[in-house]
Amino acid sequence: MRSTVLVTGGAGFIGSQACRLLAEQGWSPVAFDNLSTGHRDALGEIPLVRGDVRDAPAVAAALDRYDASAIIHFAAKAYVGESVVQPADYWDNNVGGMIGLLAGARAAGVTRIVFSSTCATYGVPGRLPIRENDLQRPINPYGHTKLACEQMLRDHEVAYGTRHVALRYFNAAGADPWGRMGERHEPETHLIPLALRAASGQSGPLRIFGTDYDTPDGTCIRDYIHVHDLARAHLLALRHLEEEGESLALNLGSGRGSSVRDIVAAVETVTGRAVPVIEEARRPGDPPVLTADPTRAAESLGFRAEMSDLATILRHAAPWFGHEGRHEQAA
Ligand SMILES: NC(=O)c1ccc[n+]([C@@H]2O[C@H](COP(=O)([O-])OP(=O)(O)OC[C@H]3O[C@@H](n4cnc5c(N)ncnc54)[C@H](O)[C@@H]3O)[C@@H](O)[C@H]2O)c1
Ligand SMILES: O=c1ccn([C@@H]2O[C@H](COP(=O)(O)OP(=O)(O)O[C@H]3O[C@H](CO)[C@@H](O)[C@H](O)[C@H]3O)[C@@H](O)[C@H]2O)c(=O)[nH]1
Repeated sequence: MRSTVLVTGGAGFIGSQACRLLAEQGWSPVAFDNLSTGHRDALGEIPLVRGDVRDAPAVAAALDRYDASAIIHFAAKAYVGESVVQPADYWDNNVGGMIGLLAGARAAGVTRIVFSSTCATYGVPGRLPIRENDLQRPINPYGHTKLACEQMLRDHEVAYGTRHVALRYFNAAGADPWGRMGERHEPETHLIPLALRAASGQSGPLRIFGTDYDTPDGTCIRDYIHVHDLARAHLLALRHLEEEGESLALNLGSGRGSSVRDIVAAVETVTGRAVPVIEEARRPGDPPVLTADPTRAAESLGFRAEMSDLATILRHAAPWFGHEGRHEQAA
């Protein structure tokens, strides 16, 4: 029988990619989403329960109704910059959301949870690339809320036996390799979509936030990972929990760093168009460099990023922002 998985935030950028892959690989995904930033049409035929994860009885009712055996918890507010100016919303939605989710899961007797954590929990890393045991000391409210959620999961394991995999993604990017869905955040604040929009003339110049970081070209460095690679990792994490594997915290990254200027150059190469830029002050809450050591995810889940080179990420994302692109043939 196909196992049913409740996917909170399933209508979002990463969640919808995971839902499609789950369905293709023999699971029965059910999205649970309040559509605050997600899109119903990103899910195709996959069922959606419209609800809020802060509402524990609604979570429990959805788990019971669909007889779900596990949860993937994507639902959250996820903008680093916004979290600095609206921290109350982040604590309410992300930590309040985890409280509601865990209470709903307990009521329904579901003890397997895959959680979207983030490299933002590490703050300014003491060494690079970042390993999972390195100190987690966030420098923005978004990172604080995600770290609190990780701790809640650990406490629930001790008391209630809730097993979990906390996946600390680095920067999600790209689009569905077969052209079925792309990144549609509104407002869009992420670097790659904004660089692609600037290149197509859909928006003004790209603003580069900070050119005086202690990095080779003065701009921030991030580790970009393709959304389809992320989706694959979730399926491996689910299988690990279904096979009674122990709770884990894992980095999900490519292991390679790209600066803001590297992204600009790569967008120009892939699209054949110039990216107009303006240099601005640093954005509060941004660490200078975040790159993953992906070894533990490889060892414990057999996960390796396969589509996370910049050329593939940009080739898949470009058509969603007014460029010609090239999708993979037939899913
Ligand atoms: N995008 C990245 O680079 C990145 C990196 C690390 C971690 N993450 C995490 O991955 C997850 C998904 O990110 P994304 O980029 O797909 O974001 P997204 O905004 O596209 O998706 C989030 C989804 O959650 C839903 N949602 C939000 N609050 C909700 C609530 N209270 N109840 C029910 N649904 C709710 C939204 O409607 C949306 O569909 C988030 O938890 C985010 O923190 C993202
Ligand atoms: O117009 C822009 C937008 C971004 N940046 C820079 O580009 C880098 C990447 O920024 P962005 O694409 O906004 O991603 P992050 O702020 O790194 O946050 C993403 O990646 C985090 C992990 O690093 C996740 O936890 C978050 O949810 C996700 O939004 C940062 O140095 C930004 O300062 C610019 O210079 N100009």
